Amino acid sequence: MTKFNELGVSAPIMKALEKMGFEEATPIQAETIPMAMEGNDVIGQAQTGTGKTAAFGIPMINKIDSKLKKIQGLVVAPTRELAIQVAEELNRLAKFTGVRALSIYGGSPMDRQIRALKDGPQIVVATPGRLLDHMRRKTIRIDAVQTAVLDEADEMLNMGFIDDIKDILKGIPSERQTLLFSATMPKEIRNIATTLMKTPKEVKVKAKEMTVENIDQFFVEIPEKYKFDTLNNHMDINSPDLAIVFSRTKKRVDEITEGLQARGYRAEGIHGDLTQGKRMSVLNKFKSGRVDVLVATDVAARGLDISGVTHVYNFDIPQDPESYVHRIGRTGRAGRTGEAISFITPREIAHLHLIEKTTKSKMKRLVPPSNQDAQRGQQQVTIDKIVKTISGKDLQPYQEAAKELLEDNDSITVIAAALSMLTKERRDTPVRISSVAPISVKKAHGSGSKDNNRRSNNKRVYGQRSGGQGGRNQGGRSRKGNFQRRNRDQ
Ligand SMILES: Nc1ncnc2c1ncn2[C@@H]1O[C@H](COP(=O)(O)OP(=O)(O)OP(=O)(O)O)[C@@H](O)[C@H]1O
Ligand SMILES: [Mg+2]
Repeated sequence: MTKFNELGVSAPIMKALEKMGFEEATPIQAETIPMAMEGNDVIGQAQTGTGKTAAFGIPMINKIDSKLKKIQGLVVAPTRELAIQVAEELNRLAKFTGVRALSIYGGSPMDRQIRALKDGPQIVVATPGRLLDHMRRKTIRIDAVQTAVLDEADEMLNMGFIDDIKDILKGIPSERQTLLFSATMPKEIRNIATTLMKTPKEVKVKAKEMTVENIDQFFVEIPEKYKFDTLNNHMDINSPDLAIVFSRTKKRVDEITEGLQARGYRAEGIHGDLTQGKRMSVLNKFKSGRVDVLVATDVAARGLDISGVTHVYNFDIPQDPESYVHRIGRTGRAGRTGEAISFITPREIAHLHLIEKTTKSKMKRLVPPSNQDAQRGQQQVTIDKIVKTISGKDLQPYQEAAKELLEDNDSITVIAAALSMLTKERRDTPVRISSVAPISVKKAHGSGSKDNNRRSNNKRVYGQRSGGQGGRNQGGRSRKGNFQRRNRDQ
């Protein structure tokens, strides 16, 4: 166990860490903070929810001259919500240092950002598109940047973002320090990464699995048309505090959201077609518990740190194993436990095995819960509440009324009536979700030696057939294709 003061962290940052309740450094922090403080370029890979933000944030803030009102640290992140969150965490860490972080991202007014940039923040956390916009308009100066960070580095160096990242890095002095962090780092991307860095030190926190062990992973084999009811039933039985349901397309996110609302859940959707204002308000409602179920595309898969997420559902299994790792990593963060449940159609079983192989973890098979199980599950929620009330509350004021009630009715009937009143009524409003083609895995041909086999795994071909609802035929996509242009703003 490493204490932060053993890592050479400055006193004002130590004070902030204390205030944040960080007692010990996590393994990735213990390993990378000293390395980065020595000035090295670092590639840091560690599981989701293990504190990578502070792992790059602390050395970056530590190095900044707070008196100089110039941008000295630049963090690039793939989504707007993540940029905001990272800036918030950096501001917490920098609270007593005089250093300020500002987030700039698309979908929010340029002029306001320009004014905020003129205030002289020393750190900017940005999404690539908006940052380039500011660079082209010369409304941002990044020529004093000493530390550049790519959070979710493998995503940022993916074909969807790589050109933007190269353009951004060209605007920063070459003597910069570059830090790359992610929970996943496929070899192809790592190779690209090293070309942008100066003899980077690579840290990969030793873990048997790519996923966190305190996330219980399950799968349900289920035909497409039963997915929605299965989701309902599972949620009724397990009554998640907060759940995230990931789906493959924006359309399905909307449909699942509407379906859940029709069935009486407090659900909201988030994806790239919504206005930034709506995205923010949905996320804030979810964070504050005014919404219990967040239905999302992969736009919410990476980096978001929302405490209290107990369940992640993959309503649709993701295309690539890395995405699986990030999605399920929205639960089980900072040592907490969580459950991940993936719905796999019978034709996607091979894909499930590919994910298991890549992540080196196993998903346990779950039998799809029946409506009856769900009903019983809902009743159990009420029973649990009653039992808790029996032990925790002064019931004296109710006893007289209870006695009277029992004079005219037998006890079982009275309790059954109370249960029925207190139990969330199951609605069976019909819900139809438009279909989507299964993800299939085709093995690449021609492999000889074991080594070849291993390499050919990286070249597996993913074919995605057109969806039932006149969906676009995306054709076969190579494994490399998975690292290619994915929807930048899903
Ligand atoms: N040393 C620490 N002690 C206690 N809590 C910590 C520590 N470091 C970070 N945390 C908290 O752990 C949570 C997860 O941290 P963070 O979001 O940085 O994880 P991450 O590794 O970046 O995950 P992801 O791969 O999903 O982006 C945050 O709430 C953060 O404040
Ligand atoms: Mg992170």
